[in-house]
Amino acid sequence: MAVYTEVSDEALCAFLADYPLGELRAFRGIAEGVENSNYALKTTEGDYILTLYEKRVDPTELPWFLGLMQHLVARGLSAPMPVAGRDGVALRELAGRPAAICTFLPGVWPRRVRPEHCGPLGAALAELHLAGTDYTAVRPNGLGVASWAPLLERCRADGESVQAGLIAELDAELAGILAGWPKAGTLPSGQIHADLFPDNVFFLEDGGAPRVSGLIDFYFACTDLLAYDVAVCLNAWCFEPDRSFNVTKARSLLREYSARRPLSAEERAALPALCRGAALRFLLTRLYDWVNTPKGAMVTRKDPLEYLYKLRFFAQATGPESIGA
Ligand SMILES: Nc1ncnc2c1ncn2[C@@H]1O[C@H](COP(=O)(O)OP(=O)(O)OP(=O)(O)O)[C@@H](O)[C@H]1O
Ligand SMILES: N[C@@H](CCO)C(=O)O
Repeated sequence: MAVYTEVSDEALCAFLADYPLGELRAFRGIAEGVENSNYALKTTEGDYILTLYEKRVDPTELPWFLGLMQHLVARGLSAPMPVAGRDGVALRELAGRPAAICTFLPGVWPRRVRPEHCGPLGAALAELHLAGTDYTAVRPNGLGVASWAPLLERCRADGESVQAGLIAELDAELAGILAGWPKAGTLPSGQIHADLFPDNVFFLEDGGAPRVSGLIDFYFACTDLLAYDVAVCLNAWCFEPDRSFNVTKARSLLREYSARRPLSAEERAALPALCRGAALRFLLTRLYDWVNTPKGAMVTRKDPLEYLYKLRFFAQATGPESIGA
């Protein structure tokens, strides 16, 4: 469940009075999502999403995230548009939490990823990167390569309870990743989503080929290597339930990405190393949550070991061709 902060009808109506959004018709809590409280709103003006930002989001970073979303939408990307109140301010407060209303995006995220989803996903990722080029405010990646050693330290005491030998394996992987990581300044960087998993990409599939209808959840977005975002997607979209890497999905994703933003020879060569790093990033954050989440806490834990086999796969990749690049 992801409605941590309850909002009464009266409080919501008073909050909405500061927006040019007409009268409230209906509202309901959305169960999906784990970070924030989300409500679907219907007003006489249309459909919206109300988000109350919970403790895992640093409130001082919200203007950067909302500013990025406004910027991307202004450049034609289908992303939630933060709606400003009558005073021009989008970031407000409700029930003691920072809060914002964004436009509602149509479509559903794919519960089972098919190869036909991966081309449109690659295209949307490239469009996001291109649209972000003139958003110049920098937000360093708090979960980037420099954070992985300290994160591994914080998992060291309890990580073995998840799988014997895990920490020694991750020590070796991290050493390999750091040794092969692209040197600063050698690859293009820009604004990346950094968490573009299937549950953050909506599609419309009205009988024909799936079309991306929107990208959501920009709260891990940051300034980092553009090709690292591609690596996150190869991890999240291109493995099958039997743990095999689906090179057809990877080729579709990369073909449609490159058709809009061609990967340089250096980016292509670095992709296996970036994929290995991205696998470690999601393994570590999941492992940290796994061993540190008290029973009954309102955070849904995800399986860290799903990323161990992905990590092993990318560690053994013989070159960009072996991952479809
Ligand atoms: N702009 C939007 N339009 C339509 N539906 C949305 C929108 N934003 C969020 N939702 C709905 O709310 C759900 C949860 O949103 P989101 O993934 O952003 O939650 P979160 O808790 O902030 O993040 P996380 O996925 O990291 O837990 C989505 O799966 C989707 O159903
Ligand atoms: N997408 C992340 C969680 C939310 O950011 C994961 O699957 O570990």
